[in-house]
Amino acid sequence: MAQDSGAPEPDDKLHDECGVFGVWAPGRDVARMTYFALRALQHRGQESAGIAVGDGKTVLVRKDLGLVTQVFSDADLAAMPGHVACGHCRYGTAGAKGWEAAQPHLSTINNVIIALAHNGTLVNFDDLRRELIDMAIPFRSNTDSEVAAKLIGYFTQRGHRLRTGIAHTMRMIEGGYAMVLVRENALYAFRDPHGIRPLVLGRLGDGGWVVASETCALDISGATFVREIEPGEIIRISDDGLRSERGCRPLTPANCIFEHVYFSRPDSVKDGSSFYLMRHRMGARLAQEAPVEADLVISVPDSGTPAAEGFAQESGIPFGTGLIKNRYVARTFIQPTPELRQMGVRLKLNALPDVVRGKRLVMVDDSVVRGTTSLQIVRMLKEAGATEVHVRSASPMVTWPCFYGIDTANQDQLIAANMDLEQIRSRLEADSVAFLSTEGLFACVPPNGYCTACFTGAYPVQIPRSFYEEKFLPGYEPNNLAPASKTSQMTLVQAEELLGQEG
Ligand SMILES: O=P(O)(O)OC[C@H]1O[C@H](OP(=O)(O)OP(=O)(O)O)[C@H](O)[C@@H]1O
Ligand SMILES: NC(=O)CC[C@H](N)C(=O)O
Ligand code: SF4
Ligand SMILES: [Mg+2]
Repeated sequence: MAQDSGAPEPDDKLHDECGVFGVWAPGRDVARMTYFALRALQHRGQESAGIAVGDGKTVLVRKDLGLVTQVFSDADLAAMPGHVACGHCRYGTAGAKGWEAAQPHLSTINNVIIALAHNGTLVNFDDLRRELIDMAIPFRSNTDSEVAAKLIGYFTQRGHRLRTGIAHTMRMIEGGYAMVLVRENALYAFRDPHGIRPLVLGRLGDGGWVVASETCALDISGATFVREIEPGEIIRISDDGLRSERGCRPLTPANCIFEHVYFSRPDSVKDGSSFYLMRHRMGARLAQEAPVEADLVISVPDSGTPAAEGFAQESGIPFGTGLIKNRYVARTFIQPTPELRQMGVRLKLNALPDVVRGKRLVMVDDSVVRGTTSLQIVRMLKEAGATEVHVRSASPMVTWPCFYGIDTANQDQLIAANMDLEQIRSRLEADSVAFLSTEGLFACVPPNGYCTACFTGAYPVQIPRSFYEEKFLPGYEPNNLAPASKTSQMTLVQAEELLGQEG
């Protein structure tokens, strides 16, 4: 069993976030259903995977480092009977990377065990963790998610019902969160008041329920989409059916727009549209905003493909396969040196000289973050005989780090925060480069409230200075759109008193 190894290791990729899933289905094999759902959500996190099952008496958790298929054998799943379960696949954003940080996290409340799975990042977890430690509450990891699990335990232990403990916790924690929790006989799901991180509810044909980060996990479970969990809402599913209540006041909606650009699977659906369709539109819009004379449009597979198809369709330039992806290379390949980085991209993608030789290419990707991928691919395409390579990013310039559940790196590593367009073009060794405008991006997604902080620096949830100081370049300050909540500024004892009075 590996131990926590300290701070997150720096690498140079844009990382996914986490996937969460929950199921209430008496009479069904809930562990196996969760396993399949986590496999559908595997693109959201490949560091660790875990499943917690409630069987009416207690909660059993199994988790480990690795992919879902590496963590669970058939025998493991068979040894986890129950009627309620939650699951998690992780890419860590706060705390260490080791086994202890794998989710779901356990917390014991009197004789009740809860297990919590979290997608997102809590920006004020450090202070809360310190306070809980001062109260002799034990921690096994240094992650934000375990702080939420222990906080729920703390409030619930003080005589409240579990759902009141969750509601009080929601009023103390700040940041992005979609959380799924099981106890021995019930499933809970709740979402941050801005709805930054996604969480959907689905219904099984036989009366069961599921919740998931994305609708692709409903599809694999045979569930039909019912609705999203509302920002600030807590749902509880048990023998008494589904109950909804407000955990905290909903605030200005700020759905993460990067889900639309890159994170979510193209076959997942949000606000009535598939992410495939939205990305196709982004590519078409990019062709209008940044046209170029060329012979062939190629994509950086797989995530750049819908936008490349849209670009080709709108521009009338044929779409071709210029790059082949090795399907056995994981998304998050860690590359500690420039040489290995180059090998990493080459291991994952290779050019097809027969297709690109002698051609002027438009190379479309969903995003250019540090520029590592684009630079390697431009070189590869030119070596394979392309005469021109025009780089097109189907999202705006990423100039600000994310603090709400996605690891977009410190600002000094974001190519667009450090260079103007001409410098980027030259660094990428491209013949031209263009990014979709922010207005263009908005025109391609369903009307809703969005977080666009990584493009604009307008942060929907205030970030404490201690949390961001080292992340920004000198002279950059986040534009915090809203102050932190009153209760999150209080000590736990003060908050408990106030929340207790408010009921
Ligand atoms: O500018 P960079 O810092 O290189 O980041 C941008 C790249 O990262 C992502 O791909 P990634 O290779 O992580 O995964 P994918 O195979 O899912 O597209 C994204 O799709 C871009 O291709
Ligand atoms: N990417 C995520 O959503 C990570 C969840 C949580 N912050 C963790 O690091 O475990
Ligand atoms: S900063 Fe960007 S990646 Fe982070 S939640 Fe906002 S839109 Fe999503
Ligand atoms: Mg990519």
